[in-house]
Amino acid sequence: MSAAEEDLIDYSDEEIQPTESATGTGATGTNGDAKKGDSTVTGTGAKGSYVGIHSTSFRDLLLKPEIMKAITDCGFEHPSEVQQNVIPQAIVGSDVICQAKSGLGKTAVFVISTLQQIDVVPGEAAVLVMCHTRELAFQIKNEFARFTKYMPEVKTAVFYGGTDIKENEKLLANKETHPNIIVATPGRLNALVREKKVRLGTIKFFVLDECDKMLDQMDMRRDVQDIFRATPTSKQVMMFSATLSQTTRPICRKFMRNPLELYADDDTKLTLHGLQQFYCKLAEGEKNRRLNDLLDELTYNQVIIFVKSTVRANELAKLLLECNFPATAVHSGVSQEERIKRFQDFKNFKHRICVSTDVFGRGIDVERINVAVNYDMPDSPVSPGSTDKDSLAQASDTYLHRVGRAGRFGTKGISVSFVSTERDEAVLKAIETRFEKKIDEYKPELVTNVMEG
Ligand SMILES: Nc1ncnc2c1ncn2[C@@H]1O[C@H](COP(=O)(O)OP(=O)(O)OP(=O)(O)O)[C@@H](O)[C@H]1O
Repeated sequence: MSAAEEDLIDYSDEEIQPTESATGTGATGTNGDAKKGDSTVTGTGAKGSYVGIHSTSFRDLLLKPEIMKAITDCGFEHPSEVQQNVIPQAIVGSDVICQAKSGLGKTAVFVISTLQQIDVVPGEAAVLVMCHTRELAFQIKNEFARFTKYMPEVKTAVFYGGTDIKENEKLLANKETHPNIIVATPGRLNALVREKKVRLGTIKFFVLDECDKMLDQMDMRRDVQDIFRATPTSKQVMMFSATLSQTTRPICRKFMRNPLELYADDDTKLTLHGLQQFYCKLAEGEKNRRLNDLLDELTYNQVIIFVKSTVRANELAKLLLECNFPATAVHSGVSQEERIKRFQDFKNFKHRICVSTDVFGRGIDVERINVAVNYDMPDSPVSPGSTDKDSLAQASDTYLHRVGRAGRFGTKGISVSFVSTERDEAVLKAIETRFEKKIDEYKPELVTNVMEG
C-alpha cells in the first residue's frame, strides 16, 4: 500500500474489522496480583484504593498557577478518582497504564500532567498524543486549548487523515507555527514521519488514548510502533482506556518502563452508576416505529443513536428529519470537513439527536447527551485466531464505551438497546454476565428523571 493510500485509512470506520480480543476480569500489575475490592494501582508506589471524590483538591496537586487558573475556568472543583490516583505520579514522570470508567476525566490526566512538565522550546514538539478517530483527536486538541489558556507560548496542532497534508507540512516547516504539542491519528502522522515532514526526536511525552483499540487493531498498532520508534528512547509513556483486557496489558507494558498501572479490579466496576440501562426486544422492521415512540416518551437533552453502517446512519437520520426530529449523522461516509462541522454543531447543541456509527463509540464527550440508543446492537465478527467468546467480549467492550456517551462525569443518563436477533440476545447476555448488571426490559414507567444531575 502506498503512503498516500495508507493515509486514507480511517480506523474508526465500521467497515474495518477490529482484531481486538478483550477478555478477562480482575487485575494484575507489574508488581503483583490485584487486591480484591479496590481499584488496583501498582508500579512506582501509588496506593491502590479509590479515594472519596472530594478528599483531595486540585490545589494539593501543586500545579503551575497558569494550569490552576485554567482548571478553575473549566469549572472543575475537585479532581475525580482517576485524576487523584494518577496525576501525582504522572507529573513526576512515571509511565502510566490507566483503566478507568468512561467519562470520569482521563483526558485531563494526561493534558494536565504533560502541561505541568513541558518545557517549551519554540519549533520543537515535546508532547505527542494519539487516538483512534479524527473527531476524538479534534476534541483532545480542544482540551489542550482549554488548559493552555494561560500558557500562550504553548502551540498545539492536530493532524488527521481526510484533510490536506500540505497544510500540516506547512505548519511543521515554519518555526513560528510549529507545534509543541501534536495530537494525531496514527495514519496521518505516520505518513508525515515517512515523508520526513515531522521531527519527533524532541518528544518527551508519548500518550495513547483508547490504547486498547489502537494496539489491538493490527494496522493501527503497526503505525503506532513505527511512530514510537521515531521518538527518543527516553520519554514518558502514558496509555488510557476504559477497557484494558488481560491480553492488551502486556502489549502496553512493552512500551514502558516500570509503569504505574491502574485497573478496575473487575469488570463490574466499569458500569456507570448514573446510567439506567434497558433493552427492547423487537423485530428489525419495528425499530423505526419504536425509536419514534422512545423519542416522544423520553425527556432528553441530547441523544446519540448507534447503528452498524454508514448507509443505515444516513437513512435513519433522514427518516428522523422527515419526522421532524432535529437529527444529524456523523460517520465516515461524509467528507472530513463536514464530519467535524457536524460534530461541532452537535456539541454546540445545534442538533439534539446524532445518528452515528462506532466513529462516536469511544472517547467522544458531549456533555448534554443523556440518552444513548443502540439501534443496532454492537457486534464483532469472529476474526482468524479468535473465538466466539473473544468476539462477545469485544462486543461488550463496544457496548460499554457506547453507553458511556450518556451519563458523563457522574450525571444521569439512560441507554436503550434494540435486540432483534438471537445474536443480539447473546451479546446482551454476555454484557449482563460480564458486568454483573441486570439490564431491564424498557418500560417508560421504569425510567427515572434523567434531566437532573
Ligand atoms: N475534575 C473534574 N471536574 C469536573 N468535570 C470534569 C473533571 N474532569 C473531567 N471533567 C469533565 O468530564 C467529562 C468527561 O471527561 P473525559 O472525556 O476526559 O472522560 P474519559 O475518562 O476520557 O472518558 P472516555 O473513557 O469515555 O473517553 C468532560 O466533559 C470533562 O471536561
